[in-house]
Amino acid sequence: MSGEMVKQTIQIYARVKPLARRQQAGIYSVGEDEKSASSLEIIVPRDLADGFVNNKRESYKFKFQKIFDQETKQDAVFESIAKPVAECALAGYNGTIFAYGQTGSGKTFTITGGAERYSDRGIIPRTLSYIFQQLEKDSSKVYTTHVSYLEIYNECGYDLLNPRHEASRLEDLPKVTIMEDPDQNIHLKNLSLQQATNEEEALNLLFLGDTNRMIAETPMNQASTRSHCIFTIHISSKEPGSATIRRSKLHLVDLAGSERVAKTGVGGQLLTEAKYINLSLHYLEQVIIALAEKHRSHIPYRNSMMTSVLRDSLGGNCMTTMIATLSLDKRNIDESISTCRFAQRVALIKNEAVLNEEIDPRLMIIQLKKVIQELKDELAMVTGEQRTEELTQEELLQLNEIIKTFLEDPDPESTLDVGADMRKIKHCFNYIKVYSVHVQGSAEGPKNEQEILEDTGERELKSNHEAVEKKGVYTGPQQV
Ligand SMILES: Nc1ncnc2c1ncn2[C@@H]1O[C@H](COP(=O)(O)OP(=O)(O)OP(=O)(O)O)[C@@H](O)[C@H]1O
Repeated sequence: MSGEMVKQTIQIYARVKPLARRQQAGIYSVGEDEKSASSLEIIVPRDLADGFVNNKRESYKFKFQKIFDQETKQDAVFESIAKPVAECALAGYNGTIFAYGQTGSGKTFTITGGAERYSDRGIIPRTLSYIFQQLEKDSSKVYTTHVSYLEIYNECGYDLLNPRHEASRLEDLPKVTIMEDPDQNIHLKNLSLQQATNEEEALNLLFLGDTNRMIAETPMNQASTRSHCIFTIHISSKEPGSATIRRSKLHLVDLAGSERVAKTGVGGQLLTEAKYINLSLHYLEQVIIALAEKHRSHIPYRNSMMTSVLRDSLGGNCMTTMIATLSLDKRNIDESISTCRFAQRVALIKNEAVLNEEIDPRLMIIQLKKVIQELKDELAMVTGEQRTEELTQEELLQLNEIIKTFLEDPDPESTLDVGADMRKIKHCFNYIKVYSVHVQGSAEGPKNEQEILEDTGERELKSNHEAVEKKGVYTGPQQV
């Protein structure tokens, strides 16, 4: 698998929200072509056609990977869209799923879910649940999972998992800032990574973050999110004994509503928000346009915080999926068309996801030390070269164990093999000499082990006497 790369354009899906009461249905149809891609045809009602569309076309057709109609349930959306991305993240690839659409079109419902019914839970909780299920099944690797939750509000970043969030005013919270290293990797300062060892812990963090999100009331939508939110699952995995670590990030992104300011009829703070939202979505669009153009060398990622954070997801090392959320009632036809147009451009962007593997230097050193020791032993054996440094306590204990087993073995054919290390051979002779003197030559029988050890001159072993005792090294005459 090492060094593998997956080239893929951003996958685009559409989801149509069920009509609310008193909403008048827009006219649209969903079709499927030969290559099993779906197309969405939106018919512009005659009475609206002159209002906002300059040309005379009355029907628009857009291609998507798949279109989820009003009836589609959350589990089906998860299965088609999020599960494949979660699987890639588990394998070590970065993934991003982002929802884009006008206010009230179902972005939050799709990404996070509805609070009323358990079956309404969205992509984030389902993905967490799926990931932890898979981790439990796979005992071949050691996994570590962390989550972070970033909110971008009026171009400033906030850590939604900061425990001070609830009690403080937004202005008093430390801002999350972007830092770029010499390799142009983005690092986020003041954004906490919280370890989550199981689904419950991860869900609690999600819940904490969601309660901290900026909610404001607008005439268009009762509880509209005025910010961009990025929930990220960080996974690292390692095979036991290996120094190679795989790390991946899975971003689940709920963008702020994309509607035009004029229509929402807001002023004051909400207008400021709308300007920022529109501006950052405008910058997102600029990045998308630049990426879709061939031979463009400069991509304006740095213009906004969101595009900086999502740089890897857009034209970089990531497998990315976009969900265009559509509210296809008659009044929102124009917004729906602009969302679909945006999606068509996004579909042109190519990403190159690489398997994120790295070596942990600390583990590498431990491994290399072991190899060096083995090679030294082997070399000493081959060359017969004398080793001069003293045997370590551990080596002596091991050696005594071997000698003891040898002495106690009633089989006359048994041999004592300690390798070609003269120090060890000398120690063996010493041990056996003292042992035999005490066992056979002494009238009062063998001495206890401590005395033998003292006589063999291994005084440093005295301190280890207890450990030796536990291990059962030479315990008395009855065994001879
Ligand atoms: N597919 C759906 N099925 C049932 N209800 C839905 C669906 N999509 C959205 N809704 C409901 O519609 C309302 C608005 O949806 P939601 O808050 O997800 O929109 P949004 O795009 O996130 O809006 P904003 O940009 O203002 O945050 C919510 O009450 C939500 O529960």
